[in-house]
Amino acid sequence: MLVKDTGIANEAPVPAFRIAILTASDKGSRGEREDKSAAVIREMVAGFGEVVAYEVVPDERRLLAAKLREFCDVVGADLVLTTGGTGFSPRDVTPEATRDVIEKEVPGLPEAMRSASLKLTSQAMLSRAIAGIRGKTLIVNLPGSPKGVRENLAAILPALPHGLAILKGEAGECGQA
Ligand SMILES: Nc1ncnc2c1ncn2[C@@H]1O[C@H](COP(=O)(O)OP(=O)(O)OP(=O)(O)O)[C@@H](O)[C@H]1O
Ligand SMILES: Nc1nc2c(c(=O)[nH]1)N[C@H]1C(S)=C(S)[C@@H](COP(=O)(O)O)O[C@H]1N2
Repeated sequence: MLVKDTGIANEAPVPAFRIAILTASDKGSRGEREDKSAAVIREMVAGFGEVVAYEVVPDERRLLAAKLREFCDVVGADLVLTTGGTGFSPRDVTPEATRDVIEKEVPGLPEAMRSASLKLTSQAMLSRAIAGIRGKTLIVNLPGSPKGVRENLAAILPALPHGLAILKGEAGECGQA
């Protein structure tokens, strides 16, 4: 695990980044389906951070935006990963809720996810996922299915620690971290 060196002998290492997971799912929020996608996220981020907040919310734009603000401003997450609600269904509003709260868009992350995913499935072009920055928090939309989560997150994971470190003011220029 990537950890911060506290510099104090015998002190337990602290995980590098605080990560929040927000699952957008009508079925999940009603308890009609187990949220397997959050479990995939937990497994994949275990190497560079700890999950400090997790919630399953119905596909409602205002609820999702409110929860994203809470995870950024109150919880103080370094990274918020959403899953679900990025497709064409009338109830899919996760990108819109994300756009409601971000201050800067980060197009390279969804570009990388769709580029990598298109090599696996042509349906990748149906994802409307976006990513952006609110304060010191990076928000990234992932698809809903566990398979989609795994494939998309794998595409951006190598770049995340450096990006998050810059956001936290803990990294030098690109190439130096
Ligand atoms: N959080 C999740 N956990 C497990 N499987 C999921 C999850 N989200 C989506 N899936 C799987 O991916 C398929 C397509 O996802 P989609 O977002 O269209 O789900 P949905 O069931 O139509 O909607 P909702 O999750 O909002 O109720 C689902 O039918 C399900 O098999
Ligand atoms: N890598 C990858 N990307 C993927 C998928 C997938 O299985 N693998 N599913 C696609 C599908 S079928 C849809 S509809 C969109 C949006 O998914 P969502 O509505 O569950 O968020 O993500 C797409 N991106």
